[in-house]
Amino acid sequence: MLRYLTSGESHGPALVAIIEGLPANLQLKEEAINHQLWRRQQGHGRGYRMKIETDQIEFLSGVRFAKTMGSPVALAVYNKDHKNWLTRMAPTGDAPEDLVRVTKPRPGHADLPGALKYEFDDMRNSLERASARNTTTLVAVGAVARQLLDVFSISLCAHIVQIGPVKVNPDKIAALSFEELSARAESSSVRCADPDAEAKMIRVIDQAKEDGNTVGGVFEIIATGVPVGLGSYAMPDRRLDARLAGAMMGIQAIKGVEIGLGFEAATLPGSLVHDALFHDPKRGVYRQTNGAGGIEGGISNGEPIVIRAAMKPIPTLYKPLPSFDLETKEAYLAAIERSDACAAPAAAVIGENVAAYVLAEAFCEKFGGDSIEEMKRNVMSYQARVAERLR
Ligand SMILES: Cc1cc2nc3c(=O)[nH]c(=O)nc-3n(C[C@H](O)[C@H](O)[C@H](O)COP(=O)(O)O)c2cc1C
Ligand SMILES: C=C(O[C@@H]1CC(C(=O)O)=C[C@@H](OP(=O)(O)O)[C@H]1O)C(=O)O
Repeated sequence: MLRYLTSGESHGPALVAIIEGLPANLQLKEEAINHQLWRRQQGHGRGYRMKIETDQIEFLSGVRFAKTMGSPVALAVYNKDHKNWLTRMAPTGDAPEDLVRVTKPRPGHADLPGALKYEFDDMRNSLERASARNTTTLVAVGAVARQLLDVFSISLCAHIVQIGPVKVNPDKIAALSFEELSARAESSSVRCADPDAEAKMIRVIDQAKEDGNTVGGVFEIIATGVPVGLGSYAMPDRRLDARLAGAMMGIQAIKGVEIGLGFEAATLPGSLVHDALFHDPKRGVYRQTNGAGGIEGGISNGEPIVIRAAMKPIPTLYKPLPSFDLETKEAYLAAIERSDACAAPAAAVIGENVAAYVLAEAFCEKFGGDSIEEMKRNVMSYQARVAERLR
């Protein structure tokens, strides 16, 4: 069983993660993990914090000569910004007398519900962990997981399909191969593979910034090479679609998830939603469409997995919304923290790595194995049986 835990505050000393259940002898390349962390830091609309940080992992345990040992893998990412918060975010000692507390909650952030739930009089205690800063370790964990997926030729890419009201032209996207889509998204400052929409998206983000406002967006993740059989209908919490959707909703500011046709499926007749099955002596069994987004009955069906997630606009507004002071109950404008204007391109990278983790977890369940060699043998015999049945 693959599992992980993360810990760390936005302006604390470090972010850490422990991953347990990886097979032994899996090659883990530090630079591949750092590359995913770099991707997460990109995107038009990100704020000043991204100029301060250059996220890099340090392996602490569980890896020897760049290979897993079957023991828990621990890693850390140090916050460069912590040096500017030494007194305000000191893990030990007393709070300084002149500490400025956060008492004017930002609508849409965790400030108020967090302070009420945990009985804080300084909302910094809520926002520090609620902050999407800790998606750094989510991505690091996903980047470790995708090195397992790499061994079995499972690839993922994420691209932006909407920023604010601007949407990509779906026909243009459908005309691209997985490789073309991935390459175009990678070279776009908003991760958008449709150049016309990209230009408009950049303008929408700049306008929001100029207005002291923020914008959200929608990203799509595609995973190819996923074998048939991950997940199960046996119990709701084993369904691959439920697990992917839950994982996406686990990312800060994600408010909606679709698999395959998603909400559109509710508007179309069954004949246009479900993917007909054909057989050809050369190709075996095949489909011509993928409305199911690669999952039927909570089980991967061998087609590319397609997930879309909607991100709300960032809650911190430089032109803040009305709020109040939790101590005095007087009306005030919400607190302003240094902030991003749009982080949907970054959220796309986070989603991609989080999806990689979920797929790796389901993969480990299906194929087991204490070593990567044992897992390869299990995969080979299973794949041979599946191919035989579809021939
Ligand atoms: C990559 C990323 C960057 C974010 N940056 C900010 C930010 O700079 N300022 C902010 O107020 N919220 C930001 N958010 C959103 C908040 O973290 C999120 O809205 C908050 O934790 C409340 O959680 P909820 O939106 O899921 O209810 C960001 C989210 C993501 C995924
Ligand atoms: C630090 C990151 O994102 C942060 C997420 C975030 C929030 O409230 O979620 C607030 C901002 O942090 P700061 O107040 O330090 O500028 C973002 O920059 C990051 O993604 O690495």
